[in-house]
Amino acid sequence: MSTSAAAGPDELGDARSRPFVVWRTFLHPEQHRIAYRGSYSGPAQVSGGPGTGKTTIALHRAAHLAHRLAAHGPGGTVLLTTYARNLAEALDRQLALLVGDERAYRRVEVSGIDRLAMRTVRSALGLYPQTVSRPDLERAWDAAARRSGLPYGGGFLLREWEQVVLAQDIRDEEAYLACARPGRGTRLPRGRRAAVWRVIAEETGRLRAAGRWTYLQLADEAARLLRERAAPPYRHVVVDEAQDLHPAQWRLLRTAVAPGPDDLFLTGDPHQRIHDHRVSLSSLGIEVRGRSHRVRISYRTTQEILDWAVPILGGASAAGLDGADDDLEGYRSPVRGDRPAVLRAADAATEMAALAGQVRVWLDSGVEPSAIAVITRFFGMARAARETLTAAGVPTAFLGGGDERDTVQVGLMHKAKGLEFRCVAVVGASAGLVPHPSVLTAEDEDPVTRALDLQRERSLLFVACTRARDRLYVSYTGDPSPFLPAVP
Ligand SMILES: Nc1ncnc2c1ncn2[C@@H]1O[C@H](COP(=O)(O)OP(=O)(O)OP(=O)(O)O)[C@@H](O)[C@H]1O
Repeated sequence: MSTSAAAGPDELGDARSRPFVVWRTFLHPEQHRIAYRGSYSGPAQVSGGPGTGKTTIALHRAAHLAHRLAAHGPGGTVLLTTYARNLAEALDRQLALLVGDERAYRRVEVSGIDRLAMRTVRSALGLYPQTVSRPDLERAWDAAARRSGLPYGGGFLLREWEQVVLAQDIRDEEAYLACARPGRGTRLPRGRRAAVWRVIAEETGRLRAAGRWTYLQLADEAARLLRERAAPPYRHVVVDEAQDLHPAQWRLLRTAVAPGPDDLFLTGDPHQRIHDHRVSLSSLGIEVRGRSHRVRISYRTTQEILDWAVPILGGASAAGLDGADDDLEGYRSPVRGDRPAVLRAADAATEMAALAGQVRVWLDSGVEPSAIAVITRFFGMARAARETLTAAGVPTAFLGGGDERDTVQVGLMHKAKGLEFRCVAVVGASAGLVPHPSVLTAEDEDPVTRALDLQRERSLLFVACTRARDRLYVSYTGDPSPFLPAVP
């Protein structure tokens, strides 16, 4: 592996003009210091805004640890993991480019966290666990809520199970009656709690009887199984997009590696949290204090895009994994470019026609199709965008579907996480769509959860807009999303 440092803006400009994959081998001196430090005395963390090179650092750290293991003999594996399968696949591709030495490359196992949980349970129990789809799960909890006669919807009860019971590894009613419920805004008096516990126990019993699992249950079970093993399976664990893991997944990772020097290396950005998980790492036996680094320079996006996109977050600080507030202070880019273009279309058809026109302009200016993404909040609009582009003669594929060759990538904000493109169009950024009422908890059901829902929707739009390297185009019909900043 050869790495070099891109020190200042001039060299950065040079690095940015190289093909995407080559960027991975350029490290800023600060990134180099973090990734290639001889040893950390325990878990270490890197946080920073979009494009600040966290994934790059995680890849280099994994490569460094793998080379070290390979040099010292046959034993030991590095786990490189993240929360989504498509991101794990991208990490693996990039790692293969970074680690030239086959012996070292084979020392790294790259796996999405769900696959790790599934594999651990499968190999320990000798059975192939059947998972339940999210829509089926939601339907089951809606039905359970109706049967219970309680004044709570299925969504509330499902979250109570995932965010309180599974998060805190609560196994019985007594523990549930006594627990704190951080992040939940509806008080549950003792009698109500007992009734809620009964619904949770019934629903989880029903899943068990049907032989079905959720991925969070699998992570929970995998952690329990690994705890019983004599030796943890990995020597080092490197985690990218750490802000989106659930406490059960952290318990799994904690038990997957023995506590000690260089056990866990985490990279993440609390402002890009798009799942509902609240985590206090120190309460899970992962103490990063004294080993936390903040990276501030965006190597992806222009200053103009950052200036426009950061206000989408609404100015609130986000809770970091180390418990400290994170406010993106000092987050900046050395690269200048065009301001984002924001278009108000008269109606949906006009919005789609304008999108096709914009994509055509980018293609005609020489941007390769796979470096263009069209990002939407909901599937229906992604499908409409694909239909429009196809009719205009533009080849497309669904974002995250694995087909990237010569196609414009069209898909959901959730799938855009961790990716980057030269040109990004965010369509459907309209009031009533971003945020959509259906994804928000009712104020009278749980105001705290509603506030978290709103922040998550802001983060999603922020993530989508910060996928752009050079050009960002945002469109809406009617009124703009209340999260959209004014164009200066
Ligand atoms: N020192 C550097 N010089 C030039 N380019 C760099 C440097 N470090 C990272 N990059 C490039 O910047 C882009 C963003 O890096 P990366 O994906 O690692 O950021 P990130 O912090 O993980 O972003 P996000 O949080 O949005 O997923 C990538 O194209 C990467 O190759």
